[in-house]
Amino acid sequence: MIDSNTAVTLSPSKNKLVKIGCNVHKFGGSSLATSACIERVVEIIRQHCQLNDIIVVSANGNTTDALFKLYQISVELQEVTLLNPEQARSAKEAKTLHRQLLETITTLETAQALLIDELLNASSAARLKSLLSDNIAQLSANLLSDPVSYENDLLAFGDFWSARLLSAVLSESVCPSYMLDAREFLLLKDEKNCAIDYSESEKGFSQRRQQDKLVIVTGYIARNKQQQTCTLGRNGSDYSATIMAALSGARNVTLWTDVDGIYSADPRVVPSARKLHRLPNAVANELGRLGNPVLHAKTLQPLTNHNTHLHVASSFAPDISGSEIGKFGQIAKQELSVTSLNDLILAKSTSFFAKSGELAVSEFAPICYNLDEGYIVVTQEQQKSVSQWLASHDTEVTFKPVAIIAIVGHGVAKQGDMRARFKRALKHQQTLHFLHSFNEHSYIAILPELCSSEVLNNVHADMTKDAKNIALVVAGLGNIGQRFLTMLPKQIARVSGLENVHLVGLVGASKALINTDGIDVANALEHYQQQAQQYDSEQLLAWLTSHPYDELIIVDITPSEAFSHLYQEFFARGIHVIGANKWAASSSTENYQQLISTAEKNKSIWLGNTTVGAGLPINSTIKELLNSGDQISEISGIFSGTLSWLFQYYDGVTPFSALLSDALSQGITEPDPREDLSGRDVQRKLLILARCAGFELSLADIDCQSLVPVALRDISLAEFLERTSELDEMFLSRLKQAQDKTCVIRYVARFISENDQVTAKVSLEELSENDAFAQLTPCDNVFQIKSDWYQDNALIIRGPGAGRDVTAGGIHADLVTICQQLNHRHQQVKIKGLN
Ligand SMILES: NC(=O)C1=CN([C@@H]2O[C@H](COP(=O)(O)OP(=O)(O)OC[C@H]3O[C@@H](n4cnc5c(N)ncnc54)[C@H](O)[C@@H]3O)[C@@H](O)[C@H]2O)C=CC1
Ligand SMILES: N[C@@H](CC=O)C(=O)O
Repeated sequence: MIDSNTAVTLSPSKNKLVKIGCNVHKFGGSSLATSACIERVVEIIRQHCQLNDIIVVSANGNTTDALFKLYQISVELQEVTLLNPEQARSAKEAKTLHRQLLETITTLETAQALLIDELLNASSAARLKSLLSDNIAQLSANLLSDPVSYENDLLAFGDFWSARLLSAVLSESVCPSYMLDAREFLLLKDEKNCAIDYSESEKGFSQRRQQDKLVIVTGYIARNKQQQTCTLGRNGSDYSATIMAALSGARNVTLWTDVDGIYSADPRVVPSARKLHRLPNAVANELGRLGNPVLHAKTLQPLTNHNTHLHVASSFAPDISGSEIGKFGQIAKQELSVTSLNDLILAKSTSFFAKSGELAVSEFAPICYNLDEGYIVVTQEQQKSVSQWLASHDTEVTFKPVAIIAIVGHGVAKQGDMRARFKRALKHQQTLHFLHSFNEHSYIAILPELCSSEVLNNVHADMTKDAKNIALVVAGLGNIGQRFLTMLPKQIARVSGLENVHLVGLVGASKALINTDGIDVANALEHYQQQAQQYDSEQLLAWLTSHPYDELIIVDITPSEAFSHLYQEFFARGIHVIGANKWAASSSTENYQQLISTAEKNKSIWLGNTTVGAGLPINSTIKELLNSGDQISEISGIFSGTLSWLFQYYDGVTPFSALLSDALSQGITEPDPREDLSGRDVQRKLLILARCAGFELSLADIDCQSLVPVALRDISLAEFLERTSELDEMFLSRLKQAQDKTCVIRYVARFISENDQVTAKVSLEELSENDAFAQLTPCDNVFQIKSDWYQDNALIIRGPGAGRDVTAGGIHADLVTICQQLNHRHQQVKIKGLN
């Protein structure tokens, strides 16, 4: 990050901002179109760049198009003037063209001058405008003398002005900066293919680098051996950026553009396309070759033998994580996309068979070809050169206009099921051929007609099922957490909504294992034991902020209040939470409301059905009653599995303390059983249910009777477990009192709302042996709900309310619910101009 104060004042040798590795950032024309855009770019540079990074820029907005228009007008003007200077008609035409030329030049100069005035202080603006008017004079002279010879020099002005302006703005407000005209060092050895002489260019670049200043390099332009200006073709600035990365050994190149990533299809045509967060190099290359609107065929070429990662991000939404291209593991290799190209030509000739066909392939680098059937598919622009090439071979050719649609993914052409699915998806569409690409990362259908948006949408839906990659992080690897993980492999294999769920994080109290490429679910705990590292919550949040998945779910199976304090941060990042932990849902009203509103704002889903009744569907039932228009007036019952188990078994013969240690070892109790005995666990559960039922309540509103004697409350857990026999006498006497009245003892929760008055309490009650709450299977919970719909005949939910299997199972049910909801959600594509 560049700090405007320190960057300018630090001496070169002490400049802490200079790091060893550098990164390249390229800003496209749309990102630099207006002064507001340029200010955004300046902010991105301030936030994301180091002084030794390299900035590559395109021309501002449509400047290159305007320059090209100028070129066309002047060529036309020259033709009119030279061909027929005497004729009256051409004299008039020439006058009109001359006027058009001058007007276009003025418009261009005015637009540039406006940017300068809006962005720079008066003296810098005056200096730049004077340079601009020199350039305009030179440009006008060239256009009027010999436009054809000066075509590239003319087109180069756009990137040149853009780099000069940005460097002036940065020097004025962020850090020392200088512009570098790529023609000074970037040498082409083969102009036709834009092939770079890397060793000469590298020498030239390092000679021109200035220490402790940020360099702004012109994109799109280079020079040839004759020192003439060359351009790098359409989207040449992306190519410039990756060339700069290759020359400087940069670790990362970021293409800042007007879309926030690479999508599984062109999102302007396929609204359900999803962002591909990570793409292996070879797949990205193939996508670029086959018509991806963001990646272009040449862009990745310079990085072939480098370990550089390429990122695509939006300068209009810099905080949204974009797409990353590089070397990745298995999960990134599962990404699949659909692409299409129209306006192609299928050329069929005897010269395209076997050996001579191979020559044609190396000459034209066709989109696809089949040398057994003697055809190649090229762009319409290539048709003329194909004809010329065949004329020299003395063979005939037939040309047919075609389009292609392709699925692109790692090794997709090798997968029979994918090929079959693709063919099925196109069964209503006329196709000419299906063929493998030479690198097996695409499978292509050649169509005799344009590939319509309807076809693209249908194939995309059939092939990708709009599936999202969902990352799963499990926090709390104790009693329930371990059981949840044991069940996970079977669930992922069994439930179709979970097929794109990837376990990427295991978080314990002090150590965490995060692996973006996925943790093997079958051996998750072993991996955790071997590889987990010490972490703190800041590190955890940093990772969670920039994860490469469509969605991320955290399952909180900790008993930790501290961990529940992170929920606010999770929701702020759009992360979804499944909590078995009761702290957040029973926190203060203010905190709880804030959590709900942050989650809503960021479309985070928060489920916690196991916080009450373990696997029993109690929270969800109450929510459904509300959704149906019902109003709840009473919730009561036995809400503690532990206390249910203890009081059902406790007959005064076996000491109460012996039963407690049994319950603890069965994983029914809270990690500290005093949470159960104090009534706090039941108090929290009653609060959670009352909130589910739409009541604004806090813990303080619920009377709670503790069964932990004062002497045992504030001691350590270990000491408490040593001294549990001190409980025995008290419980024996409570039992005897009840038995004397032919009653039993049960810990009961009661919430009643009557005439706008709410009473809520959790306490030990003496119940008649026939009471509905008295006769339960040990560990069962019972929930009795009275409402408008269930007034005289209460709704009863009953069953095991604690334990490893039911709780872990309940968390899995929440996981399936969240994944189903997420898989039906459409991703909002961020494209400037579209939203
Ligand atoms: N036992 C049951 O039947 C039910 C339990 N629950 C809830 O499930 C949660 C877990 O219960 P158990 O597995 O029985 O407890 P446990 O004590 O066996 O396991 C909890 C694990 O969380 C870890 N942990 C503690 N603080 C952490 C933190 N800040 N970050 C990451 N890990 C942390 C502990 O080291 C431990 O491994 C509790 O919140 C409990 O209330 C909910 C429903 C039923
Ligand atoms: N300790 C709790 C576990 C479930 O929430 C209980 O006994 O109910």
